[in-house]
Amino acid sequence: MLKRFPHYKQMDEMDCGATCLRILFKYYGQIVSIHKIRRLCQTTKNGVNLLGISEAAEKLGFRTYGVRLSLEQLQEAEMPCILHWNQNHFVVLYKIRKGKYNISDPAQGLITYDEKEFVKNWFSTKELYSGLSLLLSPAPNFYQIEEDEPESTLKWSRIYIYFYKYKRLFIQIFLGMLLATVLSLIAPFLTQSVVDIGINTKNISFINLILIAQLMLFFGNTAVYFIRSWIMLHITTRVNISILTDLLIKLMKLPMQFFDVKTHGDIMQRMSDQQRIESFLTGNTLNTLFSLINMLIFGTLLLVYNKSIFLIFLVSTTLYTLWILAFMRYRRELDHKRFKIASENQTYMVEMIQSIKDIKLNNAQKQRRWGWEGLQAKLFKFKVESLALSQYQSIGSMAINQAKGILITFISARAVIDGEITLGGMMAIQYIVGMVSNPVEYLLEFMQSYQDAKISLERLNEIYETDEEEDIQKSYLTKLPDNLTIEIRNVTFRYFGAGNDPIFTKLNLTLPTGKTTAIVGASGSGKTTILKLLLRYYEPEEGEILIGGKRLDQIDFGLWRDSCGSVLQENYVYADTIERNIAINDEHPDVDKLQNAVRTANLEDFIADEPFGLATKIGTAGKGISQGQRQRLMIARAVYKDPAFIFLDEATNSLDANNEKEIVEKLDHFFSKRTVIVVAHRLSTVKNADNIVVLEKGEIVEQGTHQELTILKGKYFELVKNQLELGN
Ligand SMILES: Nc1ncnc2c1ncn2[C@@H]1O[C@H](COP(=O)(O)OP(=O)(O)OP(=O)(O)O)[C@@H](O)[C@H]1O
Repeated sequence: MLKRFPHYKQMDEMDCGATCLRILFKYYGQIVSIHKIRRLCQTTKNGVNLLGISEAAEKLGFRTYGVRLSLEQLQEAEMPCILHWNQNHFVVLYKIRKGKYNISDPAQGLITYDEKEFVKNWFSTKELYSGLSLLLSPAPNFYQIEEDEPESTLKWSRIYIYFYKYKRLFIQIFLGMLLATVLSLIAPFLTQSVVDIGINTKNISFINLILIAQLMLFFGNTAVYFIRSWIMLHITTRVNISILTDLLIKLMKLPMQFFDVKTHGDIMQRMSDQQRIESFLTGNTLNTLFSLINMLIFGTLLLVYNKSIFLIFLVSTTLYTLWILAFMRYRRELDHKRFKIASENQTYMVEMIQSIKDIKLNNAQKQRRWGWEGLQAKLFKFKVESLALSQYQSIGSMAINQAKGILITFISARAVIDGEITLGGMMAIQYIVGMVSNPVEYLLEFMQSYQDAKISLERLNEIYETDEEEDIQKSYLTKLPDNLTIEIRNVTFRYFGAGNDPIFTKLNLTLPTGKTTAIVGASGSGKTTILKLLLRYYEPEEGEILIGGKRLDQIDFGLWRDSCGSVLQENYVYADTIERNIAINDEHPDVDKLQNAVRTANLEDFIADEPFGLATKIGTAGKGISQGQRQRLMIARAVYKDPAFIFLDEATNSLDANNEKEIVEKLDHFFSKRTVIVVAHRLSTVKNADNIVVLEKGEIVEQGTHQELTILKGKYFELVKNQLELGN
């Protein structure tokens, strides 16, 4: 039998490039995990480019060749190869025969296109008559690269653990449901006896008795149902909170870079998706279990009552199940689409709310709203597709059900006419058929919701499988070295994303303890990046950063971040009191430390003017603050921490000259015995530094004191010349 060309489904729209490579590895008989490929491809928020795929492929043992080909040239190319598709996607082309193009598309599956359709998708522009392709062939070392363990993407055990401690409650629910099942088993006999005994013998008190029994049955069932719902609410709420808490803990442990490459909407959607797992486990699993028991019991009962009706039931149920299963693949595709649109929608919404003032200011309401409406149109189209799919599904299933009902009524009515069964018997059969049909519906609902939960679990697993910034296997230093001098040695660094050039190549810099080092340079020269490397946002690609001779990557993350006070452009003001905004990780702020921080940051007047003082609410929860006040607040936050290392990135550029002068003087005192790095454009901020480092395009071009560098009349002088003339 011919082997099908491999295919994997992409996790999200950004994943197509990495998934194409995974398909190729499978084709050449190698198993490489998608996480590894993703990392090597440097997949970012915008997905991956051809260069990224090519770099990853080469690292993993392929020889690659990225070219623009015409259709004729493509016929001669080595298959399979990767094609740039519709300008926004990648697919694998694996065969061309008789004008038919066979493609393994990570978004859709194995598809065959005719030439016209193929060209429409592949050609970059109609005029060019060519498209981009990446030709790949295994290099000699391809099979020497170690195979990864087959991926264990599904980890139900991770979820079951949450339910384990509620096992006693589950046992109670189980017993209750068992009782309800046994009670409902009596119902058809009651119906039959009302007709056959009560009516036939005209015995009204017997009928009354049976009806009372039926009423009791109803009460019993309802009570079981109510209690079950309460217990379930109890379990689901707790499990939900536990799962989300753990997810938050995991998220907070992920490297900063993870948040560079994931959108808000993506993360939020993943978190809300987990509810599908929980509802599947709590609702559907139990229901299905009892449905199965019900089906067995009532199925046997039906077999006893009438064999031909049982046979009809069996055939129709099989048909019904096959019909529903046929739609599973399309449901999965739709769900991927739903996730993509929903997360885009969420990102857009969050961004719109965050930037609403800017939107108004630029009179861009219409454009932004149209953007949102465009997304809604996409959402509508998706809903139309979903509805169409579910309607197709229900037309078929309803038709099967109806046919079954009519056939069964016909056969049982004939049996009553022929005197084979009594009228009561017929009613009992109808009841039983109803009871076996319900479980079938449940079972199918179960399959669909299993599918949903499985997809959600795969998405959650992507977060769980991402390496945390701290390696738990490694032991880190939990005490800082005595000497707090920072040395940057031969550091090369580039931002994540294929095609990015290094920001630094073999950078060397010493930042002595007890001294203030200022970094100056034109915009984009890499000043902030140095601070981010020191704050461990990112790891250097090569070289090392040493703290008192110890490698920075050997120091415990918590210890390091506790030891660093930073004022960065992106620091956040929380919708909370001033006090909580200063003592951000202190449950019970220390009054003396708070006062010292307020004094150093020159915030005393600001706070004294507020009726509630330090308890005044600021940010979106209260009073708006000015940029200068915001900066002073951030300085107070850094001072309150009382850290050994201080990193200031344009920390005083919004302050007036007087305020800045006062703060700089107060900070001077605070800086003593600490390692301080200041990034600034303003001469007034840097001129008192012990060492000024001038950065140009990631290279250190000058360093020295203000006096030394001014006399030198080099780059520093050029940078601050205007400010010198102003007499700063
Ligand atoms: N997350 C990122 N991904 C890719 N490139 C980035 C990222 N952040 C910064 N860069 C690039 O790195 C270079 C250095 O940026 P950096 O922020 O360090 O400059 P800077 O000297 O602090 O500039 P400024 O004075 O304007 O703040 C810039 O070219 C910038 O475009």
